[in-house]
This record gives sequence, C-alpha cells and structure tokens, in this order.
Amino acid sequence: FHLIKRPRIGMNEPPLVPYQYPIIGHTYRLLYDAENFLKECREKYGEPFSLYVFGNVRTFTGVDSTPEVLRNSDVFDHSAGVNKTFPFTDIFEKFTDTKSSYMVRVVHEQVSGKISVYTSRMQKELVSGIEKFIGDCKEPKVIGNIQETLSRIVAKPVADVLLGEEGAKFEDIMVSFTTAEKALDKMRFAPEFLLYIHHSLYKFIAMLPLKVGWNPMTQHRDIFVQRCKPIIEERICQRKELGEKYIQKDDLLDFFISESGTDVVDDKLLNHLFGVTYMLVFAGINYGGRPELWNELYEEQLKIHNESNGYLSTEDVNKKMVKLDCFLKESFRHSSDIAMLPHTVVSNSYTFSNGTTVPKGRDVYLYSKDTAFNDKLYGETSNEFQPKRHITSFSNGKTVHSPATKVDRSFITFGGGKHACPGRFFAVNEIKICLHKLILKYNIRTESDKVVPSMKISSIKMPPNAGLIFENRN
Ligand code: HEM
Repeated sequence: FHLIKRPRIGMNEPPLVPYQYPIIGHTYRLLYDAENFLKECREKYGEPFSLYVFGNVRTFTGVDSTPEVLRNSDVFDHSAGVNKTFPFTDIFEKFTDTKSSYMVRVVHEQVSGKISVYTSRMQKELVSGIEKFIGDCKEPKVIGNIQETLSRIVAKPVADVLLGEEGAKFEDIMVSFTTAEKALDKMRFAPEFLLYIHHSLYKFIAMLPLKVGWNPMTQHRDIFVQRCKPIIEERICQRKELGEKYIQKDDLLDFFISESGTDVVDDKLLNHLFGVTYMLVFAGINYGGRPELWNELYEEQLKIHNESNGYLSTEDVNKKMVKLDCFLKESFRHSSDIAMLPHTVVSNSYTFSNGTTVPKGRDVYLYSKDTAFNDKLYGETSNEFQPKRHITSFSNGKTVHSPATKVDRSFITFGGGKHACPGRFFAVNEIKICLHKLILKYNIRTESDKVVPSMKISSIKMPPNAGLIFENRN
C-alpha cells in the first residue's frame, strides 16, 4: 500500500535525507521552513539530494547539477513536472491544440523579435497607465496594493501587442488580463494530502471540475470572443477585399489570422505574460526600499530622457539603461524562488556528472537559491543587493555588463538551455521602460523606508504585501 510503503532508493541515487516520521517524511519542513531546511540539507548532503515529500521522492539540484537539468531537455521535462500536480495542459486543452514548440517560435519571432516595432506603442500606453492608476501625486500617495496597480498598468501595453489598439481599448479585457491567473487558483482546491496516496488520485480530484464541464478560463474566453470576434471578422473581410495589397498589422492577432485563419489567441501565451507583472512588482519593491540607489538611477534616466527628448528608442532601452538593467537583474536574483521549475525524468535514467543516478519518473526540482546566492558565483557579498556586480571593469578602462536577459549557470530566473524563456527580451524591455518612466516622474519609497522581505509559500517567493509611497519629483 503506497501510504505505508517506504521509498525505494536505487544504489547510486542522490542521498535520501533521513527523516523521522514514516508517512510525513520531509513534507512538513519543506512546506513551512523550506529556506532553512534546503540549506541544511545542501550543507550536510551535498547536491543533488533527495527528500521524501507527499509520499514521493523528490530530488533537488544545486548550483553544480542545475545546469545539467536545464541542458538536457530530452531527459528532464518541465511540462511533465508541472502537469503532475496541476492540470495546466488540461485546462487549456479545451481551447487549443497548438504545440508548445509553435508558441515558442511565435514568441521568439513575433514578440521578442519585434521589440523595436512595439517600443513606442508600449511607451505611450505605459505613460497613460501610470497617469491613470498612480496619478499626479503632488502630495505623497500611498498605493497599498501595488501588485494590482502595476498589473493594470502593464496590461494595456501587453494587450496592445497581442490584440492591437482596437482590442486593447476594452476595459473588461484589461480586467480579464489581470485576473486570469488568479482564476487558475480555483483549480488548486484538491487537498494535497491526496498526494500521499498517489499523485494520480490528487490529479483525478483536481480534474473533476473539468470533467463536469467547469473550466476557470471559460469566462475569460467569453470576454475575449465577445470583444475580439468583430475585430477578427473585420480583418478577415479586409484581407479578402484587398488580397495581396493588405498590409499586415503589427500585433499577434493579425499574425495568427494570417498564419491559420484562426480566431484564437492562445491563452497559454496570455498566462506567460502575467510573469511580467510579478517581476515588475518585485523590482518596484526593491527600488522603494533602497534610497541609496535612487539618485544614481534617476541621473541615468534623466540623461537618457533628455538625450531622447522624452521619446525612447529600442536602442536607448537596450544599450543606454545599463544601471537600470543591472538593478533589474539584481532584483530578479533577489526575488528568485527558493526551489522552482519541477522537471520529470522522461528517459530511462540520468547519471549526473558526480556519478549519482536518478530513475525514470523522478521529479527533479531546481534549488534555485543555491545558484542565486552562491559565494562561488557571486563572492562573499552574494547576500547583498549590489547591482554593480553585473558590471566588469577592465584595466584599460573598458566596462562590460551582463544583461538581465542573459541566461547562464549563475542566472536562471528565465530558465536555461533549449527551453530558456523566449519572452524574456520583451519582458525585460517592458519592465525597463516602465521603471524608467516611474523613476523620472516620482520619488518612490516603501512605507517603512526599508526593503520589505518577500512572502514565502513553501519554496515559492511572492511579492510582499507592502505599500509604496509615490511623490511627484517636481
Ligand atoms: C519576467 C517575466 C518572465 C519570467 C520570469 C519568465 C520565466 C520563464 C521560465 C523560468 C521559463 C521556463 C524555462 C525553462 O524551462 O528552462 C519560461 C518559459 C517560457 N516563457 Fe517565460 N518568463 C517571463 C515572461 C514571458 C513572456 C512575456 C512571454 C511571452 C511573450 C514568455 C513566454 C515563455 C514561453 C513560450 C516559454 C516556454 C519555453 C519552452 O518551453 O521552450 N515568458 N519563462
């Protein structure tokens, strides 16, 4: 019987950390004290190591073994890892059968690859969103739910890129963009103790609503169809009339229409876009609690603003915002989850370069904090917030900086290897433009004038529940 069966560990497997209570294993400590617990395990047992969680053995990779997981995507499958505990694919299956490899290509080519086309539009939308949701702030204004406010500001430029100006003007589409991710949480009602019995039982219960025809995304889909169908119909009509003379519009909706004549913008893509807002919040909070950085960042933004007459080009964002880029990268590093990106072993087994072997079906989690705060990679100051660490100065006076979009073994916020996030160029671009405009316009601080620590739910970090004070600089 699965519940009382002791986990079986093969000969060369990563060490299974001993535990006291048979069924509970390491579940409690991982849920309630992940940060200290994983650190202790790493120090005592090296890496990778395994824990017994919810009736299953999970392996955790550290700084040296994580790149092996990211590099070998034919062995370690991220979507299989995610789908084991959350019916993500099943939720969206109803709407689209688009292959993820196709979506990855679209994001590479049509989103990240066309940033220069989008920069001016995003700028315009971000400025009007900042005006609408934060306002003039002649008197200092406390924004309590900063996460929601920033989501609303970011939703409009994102909608503009996806649906064009016509689609982005609808308020209910904006609301849908900012609430869709929360709607998914309704699917997390199945009690996790079922995992003790078997993960397929947990999944079966979690899937029940889908089986009886209830899907949390349906209402968003309805809003989308209601608002965008007329736009799609109009565009298809124009295409027919103008034939080869039709000039394709610079938004994803028109790209999809031209590719397949479909009336569907893939919801999976939309969900990924919410990542932007989360990271923006982390960046906002880090900035607010670090007054020592304000003047330097402000000076850089003011210089760029004056040189560009207030109108940023893609080159300004990519090449000139070096301090802001380093700040953002450092902010990503500090907001990195403790452990993330579950991958399931889909080949027969895998032997890590230190000789330990994980079998087929094993879930492997990246202990990302071991990478993000590693002294080997970041020196003894790895715990400090130092944006300048991403700049290397040479004896001839030249400096080179490692951009926030660069993925390597020391920076895994966007994953790595073949499946590294293809949307990162777009996401970083948008966050930088938004921060540039915010820094230029406001003095920003946290209510306590200190950095507010992130909230932690097991090994995942969430933006802190703290307000920011905005005050007009003039
Ligand atoms: C700050 C915001 C974002 C973060 C932190 C982020 C992070 C990630 C991570 C960690 C992965 C998994 C990589 C791996 O398995 O190694 C990923 C994959 C992906 N991301 Fe993002 N992402 C962000 C924004 C975006 C945006 C804006 C888009 C689309 C426009 C996007 C599209 C994708 C896609 C399509 C994949 C799947 C890649 C594949 O399977 O090959 N992401 N992202």
